[in-house]
Amino acid sequence: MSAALSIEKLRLGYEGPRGLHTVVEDFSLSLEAGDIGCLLGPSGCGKTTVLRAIAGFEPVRAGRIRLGNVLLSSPEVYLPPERRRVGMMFQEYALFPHLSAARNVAFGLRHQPHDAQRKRVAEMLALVGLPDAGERHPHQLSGGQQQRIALARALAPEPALLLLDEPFSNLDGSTRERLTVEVREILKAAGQTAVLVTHNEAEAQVMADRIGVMHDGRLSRWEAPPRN
Ligand SMILES: Nc1ncnc2c1ncn2[C@@H]1O[C@H](COP(=O)(O)OP(=O)(O)OP(=O)(O)O)[C@@H](O)[C@H]1O
Repeated sequence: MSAALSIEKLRLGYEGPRGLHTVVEDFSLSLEAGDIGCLLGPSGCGKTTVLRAIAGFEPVRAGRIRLGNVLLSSPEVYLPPERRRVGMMFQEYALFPHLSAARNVAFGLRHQPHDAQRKRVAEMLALVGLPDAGERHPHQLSGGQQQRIALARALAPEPALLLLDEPFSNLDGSTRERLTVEVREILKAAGQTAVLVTHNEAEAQVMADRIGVMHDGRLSRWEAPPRN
């Protein structure tokens, strides 16, 4: 089940030759369960670092990250990525080329019984509008179809939170626009809490219930886009 996300006064940074280089500072936001939040900002402002910290791949130097009533990260507490119930759809997370679409979607379900896997895969393929694509391999699918299968794979294990890092950046303009609308509809149909990172303002406005603008590691606003 989806959960609410709460980030309080987060500080993140990387160890360098001259000590800690802080890249995110005093960063707070909250997102209700089922809502889509979007971090918008120029290259290098710290968007990906925030997502990596939520997923459990970066230590938290100050502040805390909570998902529902679970404390994921603070300077004292660290829940490993596999126990966070956080799903990811990152630009570089391509599908496994040697596996069919159905096997790709089933990847995160491999500890479940076969019947349950088959049922969930069919549900997910239907949810992303590709009910008959299960036997196809990635190279037999268009770029937009591949991203929809990647979304089905990310949603299949029912993450409490889904992170999307520039998921459309490899697609051409018209596919990208269409998929932005479709992905919002799919996430809403699934009731999925999600955080999207992009530097495309139009994409943020179409997708998000809350948009935050990041500059130099700080969040300057966190509010609903004009259409809401
Ligand atoms: N592994 C690392 N070690 C040291 N510094 C890093 C590391 N990863 C990122 N940084 C630095 O942290 C800052 C924020 O990077 P981050 O990737 O979070 O930005 P971003 O907003 O996601 O950028 P983009 O839109 O280009 O992906 C940058 O100055 C970057 O150089």
